[in-house]
Amino acid sequence: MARSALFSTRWSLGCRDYFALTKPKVVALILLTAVVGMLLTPTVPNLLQVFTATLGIGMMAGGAAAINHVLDRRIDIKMARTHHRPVAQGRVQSGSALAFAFVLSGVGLTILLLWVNALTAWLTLASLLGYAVVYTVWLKRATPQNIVIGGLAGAMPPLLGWTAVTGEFHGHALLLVMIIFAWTPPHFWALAIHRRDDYAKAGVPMLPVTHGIEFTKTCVLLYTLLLTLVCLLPWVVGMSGLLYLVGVSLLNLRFIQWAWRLKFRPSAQTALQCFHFSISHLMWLFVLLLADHWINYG
Ligand code: HEM
Ligand SMILES: CC(C)=CCC/C(C)=C/CC/C(C)=C/COP(=O)(O)OP(=O)(O)O
Repeated sequence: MARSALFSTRWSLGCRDYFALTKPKVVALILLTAVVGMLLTPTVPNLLQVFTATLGIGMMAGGAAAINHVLDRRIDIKMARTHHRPVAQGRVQSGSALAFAFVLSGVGLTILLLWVNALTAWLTLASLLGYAVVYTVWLKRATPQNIVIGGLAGAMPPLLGWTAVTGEFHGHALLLVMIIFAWTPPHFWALAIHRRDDYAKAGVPMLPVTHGIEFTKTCVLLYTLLLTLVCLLPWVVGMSGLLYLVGVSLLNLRFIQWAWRLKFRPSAQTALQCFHFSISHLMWLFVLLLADHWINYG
């Protein structure tokens, strides 16, 4: 009896570690943006289409995150924020994590190829390689612009959602990609300011390490202003209506307020608060896009 209890505790701890490898909260927000991309298309998708596309994209995004855990294990162990991670700690062996990542991504790719369409499958694979290989192996270690360029991989999901339903590119989907692309620098640099010493210790050339905290705060503010302009584009091109315009303007004003406070009136927690707000900003923005679409088009 005691033996089987021990086995089941170990099993559940193991499952928890494998689940953590997929960066579930990040993937959850990625999937929200992908699903909204599916639901904003002129064609109304059926539930099975939405389910298979979400499953395939989610499995590949989770697989990308697991590969990142393996390739970054030596960096992760040096940083307070990440040192507890399963591969960094050796609770999951690199080989096992890689096998898990390949199976997860392989099944995801197969689902997309068989039940969604080839365009979405290959674009999702490109996003996976963009994050797990181009960003993690090269950009992250090479340049403080790492997250600006690498951000493209994380910005792709609304386009993946759109192509999953329509099988083709559309300017409206590219606008959604542009929003996440412009959002990524203030999202990440706010956290990087808070964790500057961690990145310096691990030798990762993030902007606050290479160019200092003040310069990074200026960049956060400028990118937040740029994001504000980009966020208006769906309304400018007639893709979204008044509900979106009013809602996103309020979200943007709040983001600018955080970025302004970070630059000119910071407390010890402002950078972290700005980072947390960035996540709510993107989540509510996509909820608004959907609500506005349903109000206007039913
Ligand atoms: C290259 C682009 C990006 C970089 C460098 C980046 C970086 C980060 C980092 C370092 C964290 C902290 C993770 C942790 O504490 O474990 C984080 C958290 C988060 N990111 Fe990003 N991110 C990027 C893109 C995205 C995208 C595209 C999304 C979703 C659409 C996203 C959503 C989130 C969420 C939801 C969290 C909170 C996770 C949690 O609380 O555990 N990020 N991001
Ligand atoms: C297939 C597909 C849609 C792929 C999506 C790619 C993906 C999971 C993007 C998330 C970006 C992210 C969490 C970056 C974290 O940076 P980091 O790895 O430097 O942060 P860390 O220090 O927390 O590991």
